[in-house]
Amino acid sequence: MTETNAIIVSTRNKGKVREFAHALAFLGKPVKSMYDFPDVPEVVEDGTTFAENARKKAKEVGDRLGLPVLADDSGLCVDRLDGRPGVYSARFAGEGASDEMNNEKLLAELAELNLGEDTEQPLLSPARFVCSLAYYDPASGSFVEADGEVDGWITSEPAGSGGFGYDPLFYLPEYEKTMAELSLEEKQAISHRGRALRKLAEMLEKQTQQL
Ligand SMILES: O=P(O)(O)OP(=O)(O)OP(=O)(O)OC[C@H]1O[C@@H](n2cnc3c(O)ncnc32)[C@H](O)[C@@H]1O
Ligand SMILES: [Mg+2]
Repeated sequence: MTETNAIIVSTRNKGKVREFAHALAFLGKPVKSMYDFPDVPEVVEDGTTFAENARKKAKEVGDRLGLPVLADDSGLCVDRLDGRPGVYSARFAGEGASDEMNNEKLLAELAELNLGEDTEQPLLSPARFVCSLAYYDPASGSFVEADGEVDGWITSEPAGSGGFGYDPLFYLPEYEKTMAELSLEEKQAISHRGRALRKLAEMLEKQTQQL
């Protein structure tokens, strides 16, 4: 199978790779990530918005490979932290931080705000996951972009082992579960990434393009 037949995702996040591979399996094309192109340098994510970072991740990799590339920039915006960590979600606890370190930091910051308040309440703040996708074709230099969001609450009681990142702390009242307790299918149906991906596929279809 040639590389041009693959869907190339400009990411080094294995959780994202798993979700894209699952969501795009129906296209019958392999999904490749930056683990398949180890010589491609990491993109510096210095944009101030998710959309800006997604475009940058798609363009730098697309230009380097000379192939169309899909990129995802996403994160968690927490109301009681004025929208933080936002575009800094991956490095909330510092450069190279693990998911566990970021989750710990999130709970620590919210616990600080709650000092003196009713600590029995496990739901600490409304929050949303946001995802910006950018699909870039170096042949035309054009972008197709789509966004998705999902609302929930940060819970002080982590649960579940699915998903990645902040999923164990992201509680969905209508399911009475965290995002990490959902199956891949269930997460895809409601998640920021699933929503953005369905919008992107629709936009590409309208332009008689395909991922
Ligand atoms: O940049 P790439 O290589 O794609 O991988 P990354 O992990 O650095 O990805 P981002 O820069 O987009 O940072 C997004 C962070 O936001 C969090 N995040 C994004 N989507 C999430 C999801 O579906 N569930 C849980 N956490 C998520 C998670 O901590 C990610 O590391
Ligand atoms: Mg990143």
